[in-house]
Amino acid sequence: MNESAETSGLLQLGWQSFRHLETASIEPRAGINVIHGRNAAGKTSLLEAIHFLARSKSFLTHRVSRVIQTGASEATVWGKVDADRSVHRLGVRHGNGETRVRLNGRDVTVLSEAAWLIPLQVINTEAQRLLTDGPAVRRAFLNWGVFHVEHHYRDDWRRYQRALRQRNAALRHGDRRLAAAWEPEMAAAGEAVDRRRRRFLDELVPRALAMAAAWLPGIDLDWQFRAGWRGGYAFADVLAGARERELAQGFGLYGPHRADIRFTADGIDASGHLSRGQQKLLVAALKMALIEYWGKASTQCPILLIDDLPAELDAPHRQDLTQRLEQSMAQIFLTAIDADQLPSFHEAAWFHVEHGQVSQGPRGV
Ligand SMILES: Nc1ncnc2c1ncn2[C@@H]1O[C@H](COP(=O)(O)OP(=O)(O)OP(=O)(O)O)[C@@H](O)[C@H]1O
Repeated sequence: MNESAETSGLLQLGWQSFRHLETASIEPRAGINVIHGRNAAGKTSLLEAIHFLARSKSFLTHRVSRVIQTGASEATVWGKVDADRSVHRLGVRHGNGETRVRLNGRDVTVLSEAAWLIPLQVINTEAQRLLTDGPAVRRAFLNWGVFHVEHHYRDDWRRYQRALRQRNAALRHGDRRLAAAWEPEMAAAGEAVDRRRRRFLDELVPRALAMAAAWLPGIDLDWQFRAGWRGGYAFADVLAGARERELAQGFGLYGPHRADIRFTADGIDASGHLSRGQQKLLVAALKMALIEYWGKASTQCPILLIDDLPAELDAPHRQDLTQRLEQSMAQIFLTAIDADQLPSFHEAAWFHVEHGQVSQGPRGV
């Protein structure tokens, strides 16, 4: 249980016209919350509602409008969040192609202000895509990871992206003087982003790989970070050196926006070498290590959403993960079709979902 966490995460969660969930609110506990019910009952929708509150997005679809209940014009999720030693009221609404976020009674225009409150990760059937998809997925994981522990990361990243956009526009127009003029800013912000990313990864990845090694015995796991430009060179020199080629291409080829993390198993790319189940375990280890790191390094309570835990792991791995979840400082929401498929938790809140109706009760009810 979550004794060492200073904050307990979501104290209350409510929704209206969200997927096929009936309008209601629940009071989750710190620690473990189990959501169980039959196929299509609404379990994943409830996890999605938490994700929507934290990030104003779905983890299932790019088309946010799909969260709006059929026949309704807008979907709303609201919550009370214990973070930074106080309780915050957060609300997110989507309708008419627009997402509006309110925090403590005022509109929030910079999304990251609200996203800051809830460090959140998801483990679901798509989890292995962190390894098998393109670098953008790993960069997003990296950006969220650093964002919650390095307070100035957001500003460095924004500065970098602005300089990148301006320099790219100059490259597109063939304006070499303007492109060069943006390089000192792009290099300074890019180097700062890179330093913070490396510091974060050096903390996180060894812990994650140690956890994964226990689940994948006999496999030699390793990783490499690719900054987005050639190792051992100052970014400013790389930009200056690449300028003529980039003018011909019409856009920049190097920088933290091209970064990637490569994971290997026995020296081969993990996405090609590990089974799907093994990939999921590696990703689960990365995400578990991340929420544990967040729990120690940030003043917010991390939240972990796990969709259909029994389907994802065999019994010994499930048991082991369960123990880790119980020791974790995070608030955890996990779904299962049958509560009996889950290992016993010492303390957990149980929510039953049936035809979109959510009710709290003892285990298995
Ligand atoms: N926008 C919407 N409006 C109304 N109903 C919806 C909407 N989106 C999805 N649904 C319905 O919600 C149900 C799916 O809910 P959900 O995915 O949360 O179920 P689940 O309990 O996680 O199921 P499973 O265990 O099968 O994964 C489906 O019946 C689907 O038709």
